[in-house]
Amino acid sequence: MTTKFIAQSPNKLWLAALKPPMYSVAIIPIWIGTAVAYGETLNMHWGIFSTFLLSAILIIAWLNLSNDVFDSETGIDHNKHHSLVNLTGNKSLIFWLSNLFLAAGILGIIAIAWWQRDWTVIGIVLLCCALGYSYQGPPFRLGYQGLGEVICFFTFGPMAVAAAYYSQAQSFSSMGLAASIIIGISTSIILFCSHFHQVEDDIAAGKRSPIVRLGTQGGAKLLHWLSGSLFALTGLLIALGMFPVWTGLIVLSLPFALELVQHVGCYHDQPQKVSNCKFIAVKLHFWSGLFLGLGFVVPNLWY
Ligand SMILES: C/C(=C\COP(=O)(O)OP(=O)(O)O)CCC[C@H](C)CCC[C@H](C)CCCC(C)C
Ligand SMILES: O=C(O)C1=CC(=O)c2ccccc2C1=O
Repeated sequence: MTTKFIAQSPNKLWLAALKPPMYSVAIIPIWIGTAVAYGETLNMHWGIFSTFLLSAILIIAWLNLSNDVFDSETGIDHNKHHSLVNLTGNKSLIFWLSNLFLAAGILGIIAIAWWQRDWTVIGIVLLCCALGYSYQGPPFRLGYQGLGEVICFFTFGPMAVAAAYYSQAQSFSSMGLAASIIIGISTSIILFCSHFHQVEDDIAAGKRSPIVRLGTQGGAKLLHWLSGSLFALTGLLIALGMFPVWTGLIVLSLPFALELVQHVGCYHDQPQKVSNCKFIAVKLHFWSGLFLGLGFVVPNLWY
């Protein structure tokens, strides 16, 4: 079960509800798209970068607030004390606050489109938001079919990175696409890990998450391959000459990958102990993304 076995202080519940570390999923794809664009063009538009970052953070705030709203309607969050709807007891406040964040985020992206006189970036971001809605909102609720990780891969990987790259360079790039595959996988790992401790609640609510489908043991095995693929793919792309050698810096995030697979390997069937694995996955995503991006920037710093 989600948290019903843990008595937590109100401050801790609010922190768990707001999930500050999760906002790195907004930062990393924008950082990677911008870093690859800088590596290829040696140009950097700081105004566009910071506007995109802020907008992405606002969009993730919408995603998380509206997730609590929609989950309150299916009963899946009944035991989740750190749901913002359960904490405030005011679903419509959270719903309208989430819409406000979405509108502000979209406004920032419209500003980028306006500066560029080009609507490509807003088109991609709107499609990401529509897919994000389809994960959790009625009548789709595709997350209940176990499709969340696939949606997560495409939206936070190829789509978000391409939008960030395009916002800087007004073109697309095969190196950006290759990097976005790594970011898509590392972001999907976070969502995948968020399901280990929720099997009982998910089954009760009819949610066929990947962990419900594979079992916790099967999920722990797949996690080895997914985590390993971040390093194997980067190594392969360096060997093929598609990535600068400096992207090998990603290896510095290997300790987080080891911590994650060992932790989940030991505790995959103990909800209380495995529940924090999502945040180990966030550390892996953040540091692997940061180091990968540095690999595109560092070789060009002296020009
Ligand atoms: C809200 C998400 C997961 C929470 O899932 P769950 O309900 O199982 O968790 P709780 O137990 O905490 O209730 C994330 C879902 C992600 C979704 C599949 C894709 C979203 C796409 C974004 C809108 C893309 C944003 C791109 C931006 C960086 C430009
Ligand atoms: O609350 C969560 O579990 C998640 C929130 C979130 O915004 C996100 C974004 C991308 C991948 C995974 C997740 C979550 O797991």
